[in-house]
Amino acid sequence: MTISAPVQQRGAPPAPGSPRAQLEVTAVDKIYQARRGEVHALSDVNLSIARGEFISLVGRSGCGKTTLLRILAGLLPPSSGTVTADGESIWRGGKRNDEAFQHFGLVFQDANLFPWYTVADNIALPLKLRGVGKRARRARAAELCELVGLPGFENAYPRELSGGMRQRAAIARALSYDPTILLMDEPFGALDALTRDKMNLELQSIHAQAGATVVFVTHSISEAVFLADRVVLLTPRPGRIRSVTPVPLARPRSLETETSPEFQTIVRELRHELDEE
Ligand SMILES: Nc1ncnc2c1ncn2[C@@H]1O[C@H](COP(=O)(O)OP(=O)(O)OP(=O)(O)O)[C@@H](O)[C@H]1O
Repeated sequence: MTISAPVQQRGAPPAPGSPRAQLEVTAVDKIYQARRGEVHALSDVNLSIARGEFISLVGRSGCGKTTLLRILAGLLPPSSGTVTADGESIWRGGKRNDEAFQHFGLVFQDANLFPWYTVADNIALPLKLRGVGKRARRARAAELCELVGLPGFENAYPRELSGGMRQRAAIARALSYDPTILLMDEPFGALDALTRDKMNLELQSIHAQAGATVVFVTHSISEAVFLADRVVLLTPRPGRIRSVTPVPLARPRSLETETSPEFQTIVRELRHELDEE
């Protein structure tokens, strides 16, 4: 079913072009050329994301969340429309503007660590690729291990870590070069509920300390609300923005936040909207 309802903007997002807007998505469409014909994945997506803002992206399976994130990450060109980061277009005529991606960090559901590298070497790999010396890399890896709750694991190998610890290492790696924009695609999707709660708390404090703008894809409405300043809900394919819901809950949020009536109301309304799709 294609929904063409007007976008509900329940809050004051940064105005397009305003200095508050770090990431701007304008009229983005994505059509995949598949063997069985065209797949219209995204339609007329418009979104302005403020510096330091935490955006959660939710919607039914197959609605285009990963597609949008991959376009933002420079892994996939949009069929039409523009995406700018700090005013710089990240796609130019189907070509990636590598300059604009210097400050992006990516984290996916699979931590994708190199098994033959230690945790510290995995974390510092982007720095090595940028020509940073060994001593500085070591220092930064130790600092990041501390930040993501892996102190003392610098010399461990990925096989010695739990799933949650591997994801922490992946987050540390994405933070190694101080990204201003962090794009996360269901990073905790494969973790058990308790570990996921813990990771959400930690991500919140990492976000507060690192100050990066975050776009976070998740299937979990409560996770989306817990983490976000605004929750963006996409319609089923082709994905359009159905609503943008601000989450005006005080920070830092704790697990008790989830039992508050305000939290539960937002979650209930978003679930209701999702059910209407
Ligand atoms: N490379 C591709 N070629 C053709 N169609 C694709 C391709 N990648 C994704 N699609 C289709 O585009 C639509 C959006 O996919 P996408 O992975 O972005 O959705 P999603 O919301 O992230 O899904 P999920 O929540 O299940 O991960 C789906 O219908 C999918 O089948």
